[in-house]
This record gives sequence, C-alpha cells and structure tokens, in this order.
Amino acid sequence: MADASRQSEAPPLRGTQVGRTSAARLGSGSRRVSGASAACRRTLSWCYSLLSDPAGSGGRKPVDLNLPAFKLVIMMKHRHKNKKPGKGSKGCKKVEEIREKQQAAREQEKHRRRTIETYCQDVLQRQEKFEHKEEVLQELNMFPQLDDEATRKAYYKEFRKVVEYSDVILEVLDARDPLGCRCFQMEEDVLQAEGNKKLVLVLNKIDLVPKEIVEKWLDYLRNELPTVAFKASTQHQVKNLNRCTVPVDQASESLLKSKACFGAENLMRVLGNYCRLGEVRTHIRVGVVGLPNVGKSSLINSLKRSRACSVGAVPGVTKFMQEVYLDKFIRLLDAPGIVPGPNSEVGTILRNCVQVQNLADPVTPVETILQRCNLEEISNYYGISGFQTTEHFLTAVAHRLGKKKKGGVYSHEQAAKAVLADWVSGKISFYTLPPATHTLPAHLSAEIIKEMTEVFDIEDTEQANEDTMECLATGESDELLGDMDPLEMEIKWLHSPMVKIADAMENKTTVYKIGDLTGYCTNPNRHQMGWAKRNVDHCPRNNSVVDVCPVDRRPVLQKIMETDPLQQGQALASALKNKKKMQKRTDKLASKLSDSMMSVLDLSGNTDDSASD
Ligand SMILES: Nc1nc2c(ncn2[C@@H]2O[C@H](COP(=O)(O)OP(=O)(O)OP(=O)(O)O)[C@@H](O)[C@H]2O)c(=O)[nH]1
Repeated sequence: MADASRQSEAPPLRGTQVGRTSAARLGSGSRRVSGASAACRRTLSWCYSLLSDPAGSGGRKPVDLNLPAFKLVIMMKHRHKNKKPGKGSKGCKKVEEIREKQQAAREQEKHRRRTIETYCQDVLQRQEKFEHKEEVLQELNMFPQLDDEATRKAYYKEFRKVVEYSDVILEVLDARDPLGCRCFQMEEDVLQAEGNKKLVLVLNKIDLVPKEIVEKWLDYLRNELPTVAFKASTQHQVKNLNRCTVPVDQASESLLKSKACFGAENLMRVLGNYCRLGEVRTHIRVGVVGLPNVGKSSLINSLKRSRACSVGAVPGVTKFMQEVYLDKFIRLLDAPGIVPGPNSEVGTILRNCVQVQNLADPVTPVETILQRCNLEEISNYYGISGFQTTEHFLTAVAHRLGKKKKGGVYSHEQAAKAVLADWVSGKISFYTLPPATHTLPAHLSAEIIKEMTEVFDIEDTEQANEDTMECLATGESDELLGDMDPLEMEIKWLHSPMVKIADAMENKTTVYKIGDLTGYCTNPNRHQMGWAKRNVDHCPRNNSVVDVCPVDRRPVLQKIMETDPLQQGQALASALKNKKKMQKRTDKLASKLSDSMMSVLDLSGNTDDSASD
C-alpha cells in the first residue's frame, strides 16, 4: 500500500512538498516553474525528485530514466509549461513507435487465431461495406444538381415567378431537336395563366443545323405559334457582342457559323409589334424559358449585347430569376431551366439537362448517339474507323484521347464523357426532322394561333425582313437598319469601295481608281491598315479596276421615321454612332491612302530625276 502510493499516487500527493524542496535546492529553477499550473507543477516536482534520486536511496523504488512517459515529462520541463511535444519531437516519435509495435503484436495474434471461416467472413464484410459505399456514391452522382428534388422544386418555383411577371414568354428550343425541347405542360401553364400571356417560340442554335432543316422546322412550328429563328452570340467578351441583322433564310452558312448573334433584329421586331399593337404605354416584361442549356441566357446577352447573364456549357448555370433591362420598353426575365422528365433517361442526358461529368453511366447515351448519328462523320471527327461495337469505339476514343484508368487500362467511362461533351457542344452534328404531317397539340386551338399571329404581326415581320435584306443586297444605305452591329458593319465595309481600294493596294498588280486619279500600290499591309483578318471573298484579286464614288453616309431620317416608333430613338442614336465610326474609319483609310499616294508620287519623282540625270 505504501509502495503503491510511492509509485503512482504518491507524486501528486507529495509533489508540492518535494517540489518545494527541489525548487529550493535548484534555486533559479524555482522561478521557471513558479508560473506553471498546479498540476503541471506537481508533475514537474515529481520529476525533479526522481532525477535527484533515481536509485531510490530515499526509500523509493528505483526509476528507469529511459521510460518514454518519463522522458516526455522531462522534455516538457525544458519546453514551455503547457506545450505538448511537437510532432517530430523525440518523445512523440518514441510514443508512436510503441503504438506501432503494440498494433503489430495485436495483428499477429489475430492472424494466429484466424481460421478459414473467419477469413471468409471478414472478406464478405469488407465487400458489403464497399458495395454500400459505391451505391451511395452512385446515387449522389447519378442526378447532380437538377435531379435533386429540392433544386428542381426551387427551379420550378422560379419558372412560375417568371411566368407570373411576364407579358410575353419566349420558349427557347434547340434547333437540333425542337420537339424534344418543347415542354407542352409549360406552354399550357403559360396559356392558362392570368393576364392573357403570349407565347413565342425561339428556334436557337440554328448554326448547328443545315439551313434547309431550319427552314423546315420554321414551317412546321409556325403552324402552331410565332417562331423566330435565332443564333445567340457565342462570344466570350463582356461588352459589344456582335449582332447580325441578315435574316436566316438569306444568310450564308459561313455567316451563320460566325460567333455573332443572328436573328435579334427579327425578335426585336416581333416584340416591338406586340408593344405597338397592344398599345403598351409603359414597358413589357419578356420571360425567357426552356430546358436547361438551350441558350436562354445567351439569347438575353445577345439582345442586350453584353454579358448580363452567366452562360455555361453545363446545365443549371441559371439558378434564379434575373431581370435584364433591355430598353425603356422591354425588360427580359431569365429563368432557370426546367427538366420535364427523369434525368436518368437517355433523351434527357442527350439534351444536356444533366451534367455529363457526374454521370454514373455515360456509356449508354453514347450507344444511342452511335445508333442515331452518321457513323462516317463520327469516324472522321475522332480519326478512327472500323469499330464494330460501342466498346470498340470507346476504346479507340480513349486511346486517341489518352484516357486511361489506374494501371494503364483505357477508360470507357472517361472516353464516353468526352464524346458526350462533344455532343452537347455541337461538335458532333445531329439534327431531327419535323414530322411529315402536322397535328395540333391539345393545348393549342385555331383561335389561339390566330390571336398570336395577329398580336405579333408575324407577316409584317417577315415582310420587314425581306425589305431589310433588299437594302442589304443593294447596299443602299447602312443606316436603314437602325441598330447595326459591328459585324454587319464590317461585312458591309468589306464590300464598300474603300475596302476594294485597300484590296487593290494589297494586290500589287491591281489598279485602283479614285475619281479621275489612277495609281499603283506597291507596299500594302492589310493588318497595319486595320482591316479585318477575316477571309471574305469580297473583291476581285487580279488585275481589276474599281470605281470609287463618294458615299453618302448620312442617316436616312425618312427610313428611321418609318421604323417602329418604339425603336426610332434607338435607331437614330445607333445610326449616328455608326456614322461616326464609319467616318473615323474613312478618315483613317484616307490618310493611309494619301500617304501611299505620296510615296508613289515621290517614287515617280525620283525616277524622273534619275532619268533626267
Ligand atoms: N453554337 C451555338 N451555341 C450556343 C447558342 N446559344 C447558346 N449556345 C451555347 O450553349 C451553351 C448554353 O448556353 P446558356 O445560355 O448558358 O444556356 P441556358 O439555357 O441559359 O442554360 P441554363 O442556365 O443551364 O438554363 C453555352 O455553351 C452557349 O455558348 C447558339 O445559338 N449556337
């Protein structure tokens, strides 16, 4: 009993007393421990006492100074009063070593006692645990973002808000599969909502589909609702997104492939007609709805001509309703995408309603792609051929893209995700054809169609498009178009006589002619002169003569007066802006031309001099 108290319980009891003696004996040491907490002081004084008498001559049992716990306490004494030993410190290492040894001993014992049955049980248990973990992970990954019920509900709530606040709803459809993107339930909701709301279909991403297919779809959809063909701007800049006013049926394929927005003019006209015919006194709200990733935000940005909404190639970028102030008459409302069906469906995946990177089974949708698409085109795109099955195809794609799993095996999943990413971004071309015969959906009636056609004055819009096109073709006046975008201006500019001169200058053998002056240019630099680098086939390359007449670039007021009253102010402002820009360019070009001419004249002067010499 006495011994025991001396070993374990004794230190705290006697600590203070011995500590005091030790402190007295150590002198300055007492000052160092004087600030320590009571417990720490007791432990330290016990250590001092053991140090001063390790052999136990004072009636105590001898102490092994190499004991790790003891060493630790000693180290504590040398360090700060309350600080634990550092991770890499000697004391800590020792403790870890002991723990490891004990663990190894336990494992050995376990192995010794293990039988085949227990071993099997253990394996099964581990397998079960692993499978459960996998299941949970799959569930989490299968339906990212939009399949989360709460998120879906929240998005739907936002969509309802947009419908409630809007006067006109633009339903954005992906031109590759317009019927697949159409949500009849939503259309019904809109038509039944209070406030006599109007519905317009916007056929977006027309650049990903051949022109004749777009035309077919336009014909088909116009049987039901007003439809506007559109190509949103895919530029990444924040401001001054390009907009082209050439109507879809008049635009060349290459123009459609540019990053500029297309069809904005027509859409604005449709909305303007609604304001005019509906005698809107203040402003209208236009809700933009549709499936995820069809380009709703891109459409708003294109109309606004700046990056007002976030855009991304993954679904679910827009999460809340967002109001964008287009002008004093029109406010646009961006809505989150709504997913009508379950996300696990291949159709939903192929419409990019689900994030590709989080798909649990990306291989099945690829199988569908291979069944639906032109295999030759796919083979060309990936540079592989002769595949028989989806697995072969994915192995070849994985090989090409270097998609490997651990251990160097080609990963079908990674390859499939890469193919799906290409699919949703439109790199693999795909489109559907409209049904051969048209049947009116149940929620639409002849009266609704008539009302919609009248309120948006669709025929007028189509006529207006043709007029615009005529002006464009004849190059009558840039200013007729009102809000002309930089791209269009550039295209017109490239067709303008001034550019023809510049090209003449670029082409050494080309003769250029301004009024009565004719000259040769020998030192052109297209880029230095600020011309677009775009390769546009706009003027003769070889020996040619270009007539240049003065161009009247004043805004045609009468034409502006003829435009929609809602857009007259804007048209006038932008016509003046365009005029200023053109003037600037013309001045720049004129000065360059005069420099070149001066150099030509100088040259000829020198030659004359030398000849006379
Ligand atoms: N080629 C092409 N791509 C487009 C067009 N419009 C949009 N995109 C692209 O489609 C992707 C989705 O565009 P978003 O505007 O974010 O689509 P969203 O409908 O707002 O998507 P959520 O916010 O998920 O509902 C982006 O990568 C755009 O660049 C288009 O007319 N042509």
